Amino acid sequence: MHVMAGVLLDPVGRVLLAQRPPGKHLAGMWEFPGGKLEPHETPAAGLARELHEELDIQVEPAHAAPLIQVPWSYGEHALLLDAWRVGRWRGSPRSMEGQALQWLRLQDVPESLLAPADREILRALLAAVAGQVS
Ligand SMILES: Nc1nc2c([nH]c(=O)n2[C@@H]2O[C@H](COP(=O)(O)OP(=O)(O)OP(=O)(O)O)[C@@H](O)[C@H]2O)c(=O)[nH]1
Repeated sequence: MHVMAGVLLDPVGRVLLAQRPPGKHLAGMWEFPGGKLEPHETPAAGLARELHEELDIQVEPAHAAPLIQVPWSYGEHALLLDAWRVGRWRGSPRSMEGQALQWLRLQDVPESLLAPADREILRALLAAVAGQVS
């Protein structure tokens, strides 16, 4: 299973997180918005589709870039979590599927809040942002 995850950073360095709904796998944990890639869909197109469905925003493929791929296994269910950084979008993210959303300063995101596979994304992101500043 190939799962796209969008990393949206706002101009003041906050990242957008979505909470997994009750009754689903990893309910209550926070994740990067996204979802499963459909067959024959490119990663950039799947990411844009998921972000439109979940957040009602428009993302042009040129404004998204791969950040890290995390192969992960939750027991029997294995996935490739494909995180892309989204540099620009149209519209204001709002919850379209009932998920709670929050913007948190990147440095303030507790790893324990995140779905386990997402902790590697957070580390990659912190390293990338530190590299840009230095
Ligand atoms: N969207 C998303 N899914 C993630 C992240 N991290 C992570 O482990 N996952 C896992 O990836 C799998 C697919 O997520 P999903 O959002 O498409 O699917 P879902 O469980 O909501 O199911 P459904 O959309 O078929 O109802 C889930 O097992 C989810 O826990 C993440 O940052 N974003």
